[in-house]
Amino acid sequence: MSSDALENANRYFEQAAKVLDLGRDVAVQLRTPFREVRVELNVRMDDGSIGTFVGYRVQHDNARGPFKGGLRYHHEVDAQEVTALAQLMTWKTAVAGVPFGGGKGGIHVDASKLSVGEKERITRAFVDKINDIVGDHTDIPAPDMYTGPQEMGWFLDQYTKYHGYKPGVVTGKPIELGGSHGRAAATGRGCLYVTEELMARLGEPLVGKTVVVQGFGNVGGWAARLFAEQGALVVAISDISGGYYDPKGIDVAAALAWVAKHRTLAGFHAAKKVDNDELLTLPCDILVPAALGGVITEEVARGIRARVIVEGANGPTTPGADEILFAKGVHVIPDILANAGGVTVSYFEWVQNLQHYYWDEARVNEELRRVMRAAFDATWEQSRSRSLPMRMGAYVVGIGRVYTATRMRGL
Ligand SMILES: NC(=O)C1=CN([C@@H]2O[C@H](COP(=O)(O)OP(=O)(O)OC[C@H]3O[C@@H](n4cnc5c(N)ncnc54)[C@H](OP(=O)(O)O)[C@@H]3O)[C@@H](O)[C@H]2O)C=CC1
Ligand SMILES: O=C(O)CCC(=O)C(=O)O
Repeated sequence: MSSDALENANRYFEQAAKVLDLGRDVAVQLRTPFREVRVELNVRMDDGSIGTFVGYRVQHDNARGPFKGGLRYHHEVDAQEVTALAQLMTWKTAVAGVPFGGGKGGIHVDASKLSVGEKERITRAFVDKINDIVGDHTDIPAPDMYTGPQEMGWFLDQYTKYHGYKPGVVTGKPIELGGSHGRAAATGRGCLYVTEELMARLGEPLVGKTVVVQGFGNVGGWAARLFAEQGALVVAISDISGGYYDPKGIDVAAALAWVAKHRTLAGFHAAKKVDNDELLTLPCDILVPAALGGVITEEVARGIRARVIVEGANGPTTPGADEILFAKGVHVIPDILANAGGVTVSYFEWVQNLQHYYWDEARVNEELRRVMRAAFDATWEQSRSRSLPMRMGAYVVGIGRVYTATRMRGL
């Protein structure tokens, strides 16, 4: 995603601003981030040297509630990427109808090269630098690529040293520290729920549909598992080590067990090994990109054979590719709708933290389905009534809600 991420996000925004007939001044106001923070992190590495890293937190918009969005540890993280991802969060929380704005953070680092201790020290150093601008009613981080419950646990612990115990300052925590049941699966589960909604509109069953998933981490791993549990046939999966393809179906449970033991899919047996670009153009009914942004380029889009794309990742499709896919009749469930299950259950976690009253997983999943269905309905209705791709339908819903909140606040 990195270099073109902001350009792509702004292009989608401008397209939607035109549909909504927003004035230039309003469009600039809505698009401009509230605050962009860049911090230097100096950390003692295991070999005794000093590691210097750069961290970012961009707070895009808070008209509808506190800034909300994940933290990514990746070597492509830069100011533009984090700003683009923060903007996507603003529209996403609005499409989901959860009372948050949008923000995102990240650290420019290759997480695969860090020991657990180094990761912990980097996380704590980051909290040292940004604790004054986050808080349970101001800005609430969460996991994104290469962060998870453990990083959120360290984040909470370090934050507590400055501001006392406020578990709602961060979501995606371990259950033992006030995390929510169902948060780990939530983004993948949300992908499943919106796909079920689309299939119902198309009058087709999900059972027996072939599915290709790119990325086998939190989102991709759970998506593959949940689609398989519903009777779809997962024919290919992938991670940084490449793609694993079997037209007769991948044993997803075995793949998850493999990754739990070996960390990546490298060495996992499948009928055919493909690379991550080939994977995207494999014959299938449903493609779920669930890794990095910018992977579906115009060239890839021309070769795509899936009929449905469910954007588990943020920003996987470039605007040029999006046009090609629309012209080909591919149904793209856009990121700000498809992967909104994560922030939705983060909202449930925050509510539980503020109330000190905890829900069971059945309640979480039931409420998640309700939110995803409503978000899908609103998107579908906009896209049908205005003859727009679903992405623009979702943008119209999200930006429209943020615009209304902004106006009602009085400027
Ligand atoms: N976590 C969440 O709740 C949410 C995440 N998202 C988005 O979903 C996407 C994935 O996030 P998440 O699952 O949390 O991240 P994880 O870190 O849990 O997993 C990332 C996965 O992507 C793989 N990957 C990394 N680079 C590549 C590549 N170049 N080609 C193929 N696979 C690759 C990783 O492989 P390996 O492990 O081998 O390095 C890993 O399997 C991101 O775009 C994120 O922004 C969106 C909404 C919520
Ligand atoms: O759970 C959250 O608050 C945000 C997750 C996230 O970063 C995302 O939806 O992209």
